[in-house]
Amino acid sequence: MRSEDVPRVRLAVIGNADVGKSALTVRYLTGRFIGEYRSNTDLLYNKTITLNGGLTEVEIVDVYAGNADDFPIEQVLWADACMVVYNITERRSLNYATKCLGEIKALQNGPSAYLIGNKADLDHLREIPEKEGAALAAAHSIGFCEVSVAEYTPILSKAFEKLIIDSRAQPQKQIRKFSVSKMLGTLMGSSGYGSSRNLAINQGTVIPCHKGELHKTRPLKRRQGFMATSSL
Ligand SMILES: Nc1nc2c(ncn2[C@@H]2O[C@H](COP(=O)(O)OP(=O)(O)OP(=O)(O)O)[C@@H](O)[C@H]2O)c(=O)[nH]1
Repeated sequence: MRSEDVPRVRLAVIGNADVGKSALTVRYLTGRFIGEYRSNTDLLYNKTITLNGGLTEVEIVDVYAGNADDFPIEQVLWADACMVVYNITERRSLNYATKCLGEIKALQNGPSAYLIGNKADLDHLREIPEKEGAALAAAHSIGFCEVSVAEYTPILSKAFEKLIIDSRAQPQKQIRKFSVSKMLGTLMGSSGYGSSRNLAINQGTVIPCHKGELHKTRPLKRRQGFMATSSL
C-alpha cells in the first residue's frame, strides 16, 4: 500500500498539567512508562499502527498544559479526536476535563472524544469516584475508562482504538485548516521497545512543536540531535 493511501487520524491528548498526558501517550505508543518529562511545549508524535487488519497513520499532539486552564482550541480544531485526561486524585483536573468536553460539544463538526481517569494506582488519594467519571462520559455519549499509566495497562490501547474508530465514523472535516504531515522529521530510533538508551517509538517520529506550528504547512526544520530522553 502506498503511504498516501494509508488513512490518517489526528488525535489531541488534552487535560490539566500533571495528569499524565505525556506518560499516557508514550505508554500507548511504546508500551513503556517514562516517569519524568520535562517539556514546556506541545509534542507531536507519528506512528503507523495496525487496526482491524489495516494500516492507519496516527498523529498525536500531546498538548502542553502549563498552569493555565485555557481550552486548547487550535489543537482541538486540528484533531479528528481528543483523548481528555484527568487525574483521579485531583478534582480540579476533572473540572477542567468537564470544561473541555463542553467546549468540544459546542463545536460544529467537532472531534470525537474519550475520557480517561489516570493514576488509578493512587486509590488511597482518590478524589473522584469512578462512577463520577463514567457519568460525565455517559452525559457526552463517549467512552470512558480509568487507567494507571504507571502500571501495565492493556485497557489503554483499547481506549485509543475506540477513539480512532469513533473518529473514523465522524463525517470528514470539510475544511482542513492545518497540515502537519510534513512536520514529522525527527526519527526517534528504529527498533523501539527494548532499547535502554533511547525512548524509541517503533517506526514512528516525535517532534517538539508549538501550537502555532500546527498551522504551518511548510516543513519544520529538523531538530538535530533530538533525543527523547533529554526532551520528553
Ligand atoms: N502514580 C502515578 N503517577 C503517574 C501516572 N502517570 C503519570 N504519572 C506521573 O505524573 C507526573 C506528570 O506526568 P506527565 O506525563 O508529565 O503529565 P502531563 O499531563 O503531560 O503534564 P504537562 O506536560 O505539565 O501538561 C509525572 O511525575 C508522572 O510520573 C500514573 O498512572 N500513576
